Amino acid sequence: MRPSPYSPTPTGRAIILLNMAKGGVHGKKTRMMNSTKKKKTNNPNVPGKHRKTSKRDQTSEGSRADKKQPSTSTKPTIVILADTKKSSPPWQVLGKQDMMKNVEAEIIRRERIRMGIDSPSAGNANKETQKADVSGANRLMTKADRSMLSWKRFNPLNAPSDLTMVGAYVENRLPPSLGVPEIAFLGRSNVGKSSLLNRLVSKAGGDTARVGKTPGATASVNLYALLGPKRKGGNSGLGAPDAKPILGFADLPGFGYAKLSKETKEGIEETAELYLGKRRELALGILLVDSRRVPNADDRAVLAACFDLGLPIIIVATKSDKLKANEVELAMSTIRDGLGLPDGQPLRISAVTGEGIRDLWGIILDACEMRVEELKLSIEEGRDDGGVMRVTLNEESESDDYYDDFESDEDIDEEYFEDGDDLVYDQGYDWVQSRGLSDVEEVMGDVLDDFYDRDEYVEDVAVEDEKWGEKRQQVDKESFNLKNLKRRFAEMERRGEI
Ligand SMILES: Nc1nc2c(ncn2[C@@H]2O[C@H](COP(=O)(O)OP(=O)(O)OP(=O)(O)O)[C@@H](O)[C@H]2O)c(=O)[nH]1
Ligand SMILES: [Mg+2]
Repeated sequence: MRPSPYSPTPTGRAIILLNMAKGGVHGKKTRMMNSTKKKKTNNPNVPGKHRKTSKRDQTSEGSRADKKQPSTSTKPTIVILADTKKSSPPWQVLGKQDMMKNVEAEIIRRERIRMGIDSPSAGNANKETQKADVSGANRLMTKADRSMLSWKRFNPLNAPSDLTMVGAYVENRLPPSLGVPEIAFLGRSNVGKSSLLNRLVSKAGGDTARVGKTPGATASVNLYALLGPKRKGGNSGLGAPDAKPILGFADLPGFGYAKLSKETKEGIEETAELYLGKRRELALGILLVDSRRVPNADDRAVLAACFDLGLPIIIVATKSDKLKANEVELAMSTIRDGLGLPDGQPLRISAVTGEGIRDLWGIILDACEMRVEELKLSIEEGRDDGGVMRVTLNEESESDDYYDDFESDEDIDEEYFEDGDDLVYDQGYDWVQSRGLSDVEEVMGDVLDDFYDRDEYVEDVAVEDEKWGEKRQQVDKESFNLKNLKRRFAEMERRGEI
């Protein structure tokens, strides 16, 4: 049975890595940010941990080397440096292997000089004394990557000074790079994307994202730069003359809103797809769902698309202030069941009361650190993918790597999504596709279709509130039936009957 993006994942870790090698459309690795507390770990490869050798390690390494090899004219002292010298520019990163190779080459070179084989000016002509070639890795680094590598976690309460809009994009082109990690807001129209962005940066001055009473307020990919502390003499080139960007926010247009013209929608979709699939700086997608509504096929399709793109994602339930205390548990379990989320999710937030904002900031900053760490690793390993395992959905691959895990060509045809296939949506991004239902859900497709179809769009808030009570009762009953069916299915599977 193939794993699904919707299968429950273990909880208790800050970041869950789901290997989608067999489950995703392209068989790429995907990951999911969990809203539960982070476990402390000493593993330096874990996101958030810097791989730099600590100061203590550096001095003990150094002094050990000194003791072993006292400085005499014949025995050179070679002090093993840390992975990255503190004073060196951030782009001069040297992987451990390369570093060891350089140390060995230097030992051999000095030995050859001592024995009179080479002269000190001979350089590294001899194969044995050739140092690791890291020029390729350095050459590949763009200015934006170099800037990303020096990104530092900040305190969202006092570090940001201003929010400034960089631009609005609809023409199938990427916004200019800010050289800092970026966060994208995704979700249906009117779910509260722009409001959440404004709340997250409410302490900063400057621009605000446009909040609409009617859906469709945001119709372009709007990139905002959060600027750091103002400093004399600095120049970000982004309006505020004395502050540098510390984070980027992309407010994406809401999906599920049909009243835009076909051309506008197509333009938006193209830009959104390009942004999510290709943006090197993108660290995290925040998928917003309304606390009071049952997730629908569009929500699931966007979630599946993010999984397939390999984008780390956190799901937040918005407008939690509109829930009565006794409605909270049911509302959260409805979203959890509707999207197949693990326990502890979604994260409840409110742009009005500020609930969940602090937790969300923690998750955002963790994701940014992870992104920077991935980039650093990819450069150290000489890869030019920037650590992004991301693909655009309509991009054909030259190699067959994606399909290694599929058994036959038939399977490939079935799994591979072609743009313009029958999975085109009238509403929402047409590049998303609703594959990825778990096996349980596939078997019970009819039941679920019926279950989710009741989620009609309610524009009038008063009517919405009135219907809320009724809908809760209905959902309650149906999710009970659904759980029973799921249990029965699991039992049948255990007994080997299916
Ligand atoms: N009570 C309450 N209302 C909210 C909250 N967040 C957003 N709203 C309201 O929901 C409506 C839509 O908010 P927006 O932030 O414009 O939603 P959006 O997702 O950006 O919408 P599009 O740009 O159309 O995709 C506005 O009337 C907001 O005032 C919240 O946390 N609580
Ligand atoms: Mg908006």
